[in-house]
Amino acid sequence: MSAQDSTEGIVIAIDGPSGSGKSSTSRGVAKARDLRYLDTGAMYRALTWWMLDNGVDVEDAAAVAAAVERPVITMGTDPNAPSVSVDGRDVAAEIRSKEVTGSVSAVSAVPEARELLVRTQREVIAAARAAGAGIVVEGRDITTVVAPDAPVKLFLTASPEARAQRRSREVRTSDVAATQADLARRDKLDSSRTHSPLTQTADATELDTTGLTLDEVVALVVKLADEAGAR
Ligand SMILES: Nc1ncnc2c1ncn2[C@@H]1O[C@H](COP(=O)(O)OP(=O)(O)O)[C@@H](O)[C@H]1O
Ligand SMILES: Nc1ccn([C@H]2C[C@H](O)[C@@H](COP(=O)(O)OP(=O)(O)O)O2)c(=O)n1
Repeated sequence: MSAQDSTEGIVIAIDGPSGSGKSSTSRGVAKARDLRYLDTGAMYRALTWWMLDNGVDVEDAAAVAAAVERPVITMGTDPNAPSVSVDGRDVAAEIRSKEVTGSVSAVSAVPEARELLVRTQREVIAAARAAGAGIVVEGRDITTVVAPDAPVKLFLTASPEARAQRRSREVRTSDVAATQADLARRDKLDSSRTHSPLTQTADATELDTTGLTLDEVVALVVKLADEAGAR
């Protein structure tokens, strides 16, 4: 049996704070082992984009809850070309705006929003498995709520400084201090909300990526996936 065969149908669950490397690591692992890839943060961002675009007050939890069923969010799970659309419109660029980043923690704290998106995420995982494909799923509550029985569960971390450096490079800003403050603000909101906060559990393997290159992190996760697949 090849390594590729052993990861067939596998679910790899990855959580961690902003900038710890979840998206890039997940895509790298999915490409290396021909798995699907689901960016659940993009789903919360897409829902937030729709709320803002439709004039819903995102600080009003009842208003958000009343509207969650209205947009149709569709995710493409090819790690070579992941996509996200709302009501058929490609919103990949729009969901990375400052406005969406500033409002996404408020929307993702609303229980009705989480219930709806978790249901969709589980459907995407089930569809992958039904097709005999494995999938890497990343976010804040994948190891704890969405796929707690996944055979590979990881919690990625990196120092606040490293995370801010990475994110600043990505969005091409020289104001690393402001980026670090924004990450800290979001970490706090995402870890302190009542419904499914970002939490590190003992059964998820912690991987501190601070001193590691992306290729090194991907290789480590691929190794864990191959080991789990061989069991
Ligand atoms: N191990 C690493 N070393 C250096 N840069 C990294 C590493 N992992 C990710 N990055 C870079 O850091 C930025 C944030 O990574 P990303 O995967 O989007 O994190 P997250 O999904 O956890 O927010 C990206 O520009 C990515 O290329
Ligand atoms: N499973 C998830 C994924 C993301 N979220 C929320 C919390 C995050 O601040 C936002 C955006 O997630 P995303 O992964 O795009 O965030 P990054 O900017 O990449 O760190 O969504 C969540 O509550 N649960």
